[in-house]
Amino acid sequence: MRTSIATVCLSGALVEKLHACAEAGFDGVEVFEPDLVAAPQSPEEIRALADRLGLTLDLYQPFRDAEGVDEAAFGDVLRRAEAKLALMRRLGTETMLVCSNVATATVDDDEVSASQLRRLGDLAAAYDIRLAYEALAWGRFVDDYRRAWRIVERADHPHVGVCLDSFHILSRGHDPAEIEKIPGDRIFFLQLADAPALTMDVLSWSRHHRLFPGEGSFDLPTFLGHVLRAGYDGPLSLEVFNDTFRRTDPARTARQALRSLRWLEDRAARDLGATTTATLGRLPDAPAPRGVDFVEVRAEDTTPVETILEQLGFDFRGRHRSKNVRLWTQGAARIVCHERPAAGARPVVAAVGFNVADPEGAALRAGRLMAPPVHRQTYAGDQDLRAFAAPDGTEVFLSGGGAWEEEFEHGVRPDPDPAITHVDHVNLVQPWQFFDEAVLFYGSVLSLEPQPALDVAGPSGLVRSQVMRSADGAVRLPLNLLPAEQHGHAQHVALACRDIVGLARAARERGLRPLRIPGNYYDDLAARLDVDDELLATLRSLDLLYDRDSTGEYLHLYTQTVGGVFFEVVERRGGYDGYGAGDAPVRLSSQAAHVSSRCGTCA
Ligand SMILES: O=C(O)c1ccc(O)c(O)c1
Ligand SMILES: [Mg+2]
Repeated sequence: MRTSIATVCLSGALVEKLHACAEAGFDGVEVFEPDLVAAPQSPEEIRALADRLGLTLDLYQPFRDAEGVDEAAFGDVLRRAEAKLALMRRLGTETMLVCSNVATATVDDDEVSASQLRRLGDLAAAYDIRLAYEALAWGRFVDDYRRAWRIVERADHPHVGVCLDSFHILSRGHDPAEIEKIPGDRIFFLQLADAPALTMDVLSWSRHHRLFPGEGSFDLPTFLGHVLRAGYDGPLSLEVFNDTFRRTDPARTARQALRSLRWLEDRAARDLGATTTATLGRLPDAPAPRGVDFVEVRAEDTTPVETILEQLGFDFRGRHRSKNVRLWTQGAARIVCHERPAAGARPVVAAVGFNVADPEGAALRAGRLMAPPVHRQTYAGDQDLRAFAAPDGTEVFLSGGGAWEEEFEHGVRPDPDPAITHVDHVNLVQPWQFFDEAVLFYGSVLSLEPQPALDVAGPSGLVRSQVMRSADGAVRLPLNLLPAEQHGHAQHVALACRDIVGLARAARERGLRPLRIPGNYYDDLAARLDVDDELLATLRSLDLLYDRDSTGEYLHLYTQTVGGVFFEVVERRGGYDGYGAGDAPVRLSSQAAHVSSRCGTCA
């Protein structure tokens, strides 16, 4: 279907926004009136630029406070409308959004609103323009799309239809299934926005927190399904008011926006099958990865990381035959240590490899979703793994399993009975401006499902955390939002272990110094979870953390941080499926205390 985006979604001046939308590949835009009013170009110049860029100007918006007013006020509405309709002819825009009255409405009567829309329709007809009436969630009298449709039906004018906006409908919990009762040709326009689940007044929620489809918690594939089954065949248009997108690179936001529509069209097409005649764009099929294939740590010198791996019982499996890379494994957990002179002194998680059933198909899908490819130096005979950059620059490799292991030479044989069995999760801290984009990236490119977000209290602010995971839990990526003022954050790799107590003891004997956990934590654990004395003594002596719920138990420990990386070892008992979120504040405080005690000497 045709794709469109409201100029209000992006930062910059109108001309920059148009360039960004065209470069991303949109077919059209909604002109947001304040953007035009503030532009130095004439409407004719904007129209000519859009033409040159191959963009249509699909909608002019918003026309406010138009109906439900008394006759004296309506005279002024007609005067305003006439000026805007004339302006729209200069722009070449054929649909105007009329939103339900929030400020001047005095008459709560469908017949009055319908007759005023009918008179506006007569005026619009003279300019060959259509009016799309939208119920704002905070409209004075009309705040429900079903009522907006009743009024439009009553106005019974060929130039008056409805505009459906997913935010206003889903934020209020209105059932979108009734959209199917509206004839498709009476739906003049469709605006799509996602949003996080928040409990706040709906106007602030709408003006500051909207997200692109796939980034929040609305069920947009189902919503779009209802609109398409109604027979709508106009553009799919994004209207996202968001404080972050208003201040970050518009070209980047526009690409993210189009990615969200490609994902949404594909999801809706899968749900709808043959029940719609709409021509929805499809993506190559790619099921979620079967597991984490490897994690690559990169630095000028990776020795401190390798020391910890050795203490955790990893086996050195050799050097790469042509690159300065060393492989450490334990069970199916593989850590690749890559020394590169330009990589910086601080070790970082530079790449994560995912084990996918069909690497070619997964790479095609990533390409259609405009994931930027990463080109890696390969040598004769090396596996040529496909890789793409995640929003924060982390390289995402798509591999079919560990055949590349054979490129490593002169290492020991793997332990046949390892304590650590695989990578449980990889925690990726996201700079604030890339968090929402990362949710969409991992959700669309890797087909991971976003779990409900939660806030974790750290010593220097709340950390928003959201897990992206595969249905079977084989891949879990907790994403943490890094507050704007913070830097020097670390990513971490959590390793699944069958016997964490045994491993913690053996690792200590090999010299591991885990992250120290304060005594208060264990006192609290005894009170909160009634942990028995013997287990408590063991946890305390080994700096292990502990959580329990109705399904099972979670025991975990953290290594100290080296540069931008640390490791967690986890043992899941029973059906425990979480991450010990209640322990995160203790972990964050212990890490902060550790960093400040070390840096005290360099101050
Ligand atoms: O926030 C608003 O006022 C506003 C304006 C126009 C829209 O289409 C909308 O959904 C919201
Ligand atoms: Mg809207």
